[in-house]
Amino acid sequence: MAPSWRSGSSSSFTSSALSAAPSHPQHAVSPVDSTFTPTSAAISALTAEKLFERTPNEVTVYLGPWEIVGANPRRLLWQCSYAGEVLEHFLPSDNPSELFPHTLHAQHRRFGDPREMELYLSFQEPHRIRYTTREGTVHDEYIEVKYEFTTIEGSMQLQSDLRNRDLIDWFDVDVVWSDTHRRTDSYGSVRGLGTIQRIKLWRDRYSTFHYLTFYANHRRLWKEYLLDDFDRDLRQRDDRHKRVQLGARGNRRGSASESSSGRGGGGGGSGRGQSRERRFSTSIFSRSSRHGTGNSGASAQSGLDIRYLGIQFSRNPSVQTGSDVILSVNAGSSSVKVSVYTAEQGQSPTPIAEAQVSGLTAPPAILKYKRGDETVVKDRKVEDQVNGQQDAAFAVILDTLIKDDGLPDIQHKTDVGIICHRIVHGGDYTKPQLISAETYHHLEALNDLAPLHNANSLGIVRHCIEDFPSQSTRNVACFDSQFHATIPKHIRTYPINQDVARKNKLRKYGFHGISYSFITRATAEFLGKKQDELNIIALHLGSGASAAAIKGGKSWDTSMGLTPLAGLPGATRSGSVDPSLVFHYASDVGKLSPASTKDLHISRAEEILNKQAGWKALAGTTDFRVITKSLSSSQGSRDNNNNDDDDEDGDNETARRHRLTFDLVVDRICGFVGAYFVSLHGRVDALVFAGGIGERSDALREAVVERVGCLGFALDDGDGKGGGGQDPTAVVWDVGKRGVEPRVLVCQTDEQFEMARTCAEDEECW
Ligand SMILES: Nc1ncnc2c1ncn2[C@@H]1O[C@H](COP(=O)(O)OP(=O)(O)O)[C@@H](O)[C@H]1O
Ligand SMILES: CC(=O)OP(=O)(O)O
Ligand SMILES: [Mg+2]
Repeated sequence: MAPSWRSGSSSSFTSSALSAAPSHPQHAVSPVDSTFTPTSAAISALTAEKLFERTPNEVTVYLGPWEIVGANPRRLLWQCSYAGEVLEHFLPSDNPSELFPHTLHAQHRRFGDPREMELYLSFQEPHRIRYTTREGTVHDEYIEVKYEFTTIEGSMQLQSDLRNRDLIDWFDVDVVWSDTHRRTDSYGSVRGLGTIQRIKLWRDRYSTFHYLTFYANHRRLWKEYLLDDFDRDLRQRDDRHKRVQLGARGNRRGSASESSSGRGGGGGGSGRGQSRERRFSTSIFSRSSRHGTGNSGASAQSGLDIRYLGIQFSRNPSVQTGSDVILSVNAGSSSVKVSVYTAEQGQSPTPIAEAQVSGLTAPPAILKYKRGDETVVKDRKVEDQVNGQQDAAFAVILDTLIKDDGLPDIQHKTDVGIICHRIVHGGDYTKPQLISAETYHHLEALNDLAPLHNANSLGIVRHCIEDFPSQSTRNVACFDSQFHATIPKHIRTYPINQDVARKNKLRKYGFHGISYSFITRATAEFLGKKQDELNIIALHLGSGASAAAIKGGKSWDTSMGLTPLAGLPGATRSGSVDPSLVFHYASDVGKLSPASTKDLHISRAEEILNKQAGWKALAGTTDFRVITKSLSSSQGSRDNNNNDDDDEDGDNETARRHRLTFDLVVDRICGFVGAYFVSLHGRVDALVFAGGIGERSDALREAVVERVGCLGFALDDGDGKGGGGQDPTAVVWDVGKRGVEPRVLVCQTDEQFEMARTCAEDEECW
C-alpha cells in the first residue's frame, strides 16, 4: 500500500528557527530536532480517536495512514486498523491555512517533556466525523476531535498536511500581548491576547513564508501572523524577563496603504511585491528562503491589527534556568515579614527590599518598609487595614511593594517567580514542597498542630495561589519542622503507647528550624568551624520562643514538641505546664472553642494555653519591650515580692507582674540551657541568642548569662553588647568575655533569607 498521506508532505524539515533565540539564550525552547526528516517509518505511528466518548458505547478507533482528499468539503481520510473500516474527518474549511490544530502548552503538564504535548491534538470547535465499518455507518456526528499520537513526528506531519504549512518549531509562552491587548489589566492580572500558549512556527509549502500562530484565548480565536510583517530588529528585548517585542512594519491594517495591498479578507498573506523583497532575518526566526512565487492563501483571521506583538517566554522548569524574583514570606505569630530577593539558580539570593507588619497581637499593627538601605516607610499604623490578620498584613505588604516605583523588579504580580512560605508545621516533610492548588490540602491537614501559625500561613498561600498566575509564579512551602528531622528517636519519642503514637503521628517535631538552620551556618562561619563540627545551644526568642541543642551542625534536641506550645513560654503561649493543669483550669476546656472554624479545630484548652497565656496572661502585654522597660522600676518590689500585704499602687503592681514574667522567662530558658549543656556532654562552642528578643534585649541576655555562668558562660566586661556596640550590618557578633570558652554570641537570624537560599538551590523550584 502506497501511503498516500505522503503526497502532501513535500519538504523535509529544516528547523533552524526559534532554538537560537538571542533574547533568552538559556531558555530557548527547541523541541524539534533540526536534522529531523520525516520518513515513512517515523510516520507509521498510529493515532487513536475516541468515539461516543463518556457513553457506554465508547470506542477507541486506531488509525493508520491518512490522506487529505477532495474539496468542499475537504476531508481527512483515515485508514483504520481493521479492513473495511474508514474514518472520515470533515475539515471545517477548504482553506488549509484556516485550520488550527490545537495542542497544549507545556505548563499544562509541568514536569513532562514539553515535546509530548504534540502527542495530543485537538481542535477548538466540533468537527464532523464519519466512521464506517463493513456494517455501514456507525457514527456520523460533530464531535470534539482528539487525536492521540504515538510519535511526535506523526502529529507534526498531520498538522503540516492539514495546514499545507510545515510545522517547524514551537515555543511555550506565558503571554502574548500587543499594543491593543495589554499584558496585564490594571490589577496586574495577566490578560494579554493569549496566555499560556504554544506559539507555533510554520513554513508555507509553496511560498516558504513563515507564519506564527497561537490561540488568542481571551477572544477565543486563532491568530496567525506573517513574520515578514514585523521588524527584523527585536525591539524592547528584555533578557531578564524573557520578553521580546516585535514591532510591526509599516501601517496597521485599515490604513489606506494597507487595505490596497491585496490581502484578501485582511489576511496575513504576503502577496505584496514589496514584501517579497524582504527577508525576515532576525536571528530569532529563521531566514525564509524564497523559492515560491506567491502566497498560499492566508487565514481569514490573520493580518496586522496591531502595532507590535509582545511575547513573554515561559519559565518551564524542565528547560529553563535563570534569574528570578523571590518573595520570602514569614508569617510569625505576631508579625508578617516579607523579603524580596533577586536570585539565580544555585546562587545566594541578593536582598533588594524587606517589609514587615508587626504588632499583630499588640495593636496597632505597624508597617515598616526598606528598599536596600533606604527606609521607605518608617512606622506606619495599618491597624485599620490589618485587624490582627496575617493575610491582610500580607496584602498590605504586597500592595506596598507593587506600588513602589523605586522597585522596578516587582511591577506586577507576574514579576514574582517564586514565593517561599514559612510553614511552621510540616509533619513528616523533610524538604520544601512546591504547592499547587492540588497539594494545598495536604498542608491544610496539619493546621490543628500549629494553631497560631499554619492556618495563617495557609491563608497567605491561598491568597498567592489565587492571585499570582501559576504560569509565572511558583509557591513553595518551607517547613520549620524540617531541620529537626535529625532529632534522635529516644529524644523525639513521647513515653506513651507507641501504637497510638505511630497512628496519630504523636512525637516531638520541633519548630523555628528555618531560623536554626540559618543560625547554624552563620555561627559556623563566624567561628571558622566546619558546620558538621559545630555544637551550640541556640535560643530563638521572639513572640514564640524555643531553645535547641545543635550537635555536629544538626538538630539534637529542641524545646518545642508535637506543637509549638511545648517548652518556653511565649507572648501568648504558656510553654510547658503540667499536662493535667488543663483539667483543673476550667470545666469546659475539652469543648471546641468558638474560635474553631471549618478548617481549624481548636479546643478551649488549646486556645487558652496558646492564645491567652504567656506574657499576655502574666504581664498584660505581648510586647517584651514593655516588660524589660519597667524592670528597673520593679527592682524594689522584686526584693520584697513575698510581702503580699504591700499596698502597691497600680504602677507598681504592673511593674511587679513584669518582673515576675521576666524572671520566669529567664528561669525557663536557663533550664533548657542547663539540660542541653549536659545533653551535649559539656562540649559546647557557643550559646547563641536570636529572635526579636534574643537579638535586641540586653537585659534578657545579661540575666540568662549570669544565671548560666556556672557552666562557663560569661558576658563581655562592658555592657554585654559586645564591647559597646556592634556593626549594624553584622549577622553574628560576639558578646562573650574575652578568652572565655564557650562563647556567647548574638545572631541576627534571617528566616526569609534562609528560605530564599534553600529555594534558589533547589532545582525543583526553577
Ligand atoms: N529591644 C527589644 N527588647 C525586648 N524585646 C524586643 C525588642 N525588640 C523587639 N522585641 C520583642 O520581640 C518580639 C518579636 O520577636 P519576633 O522574633 O520578631 O516575633 P515573631 O514571633 O512574630 O516572629 C516581640 O515580643 C517584641 O516585643
Ligand atoms: C514556631 C513559632 O513559634 O514561630 P514564631 O516565633 O515566628 O511565632
Ligand atoms: Mg518568628
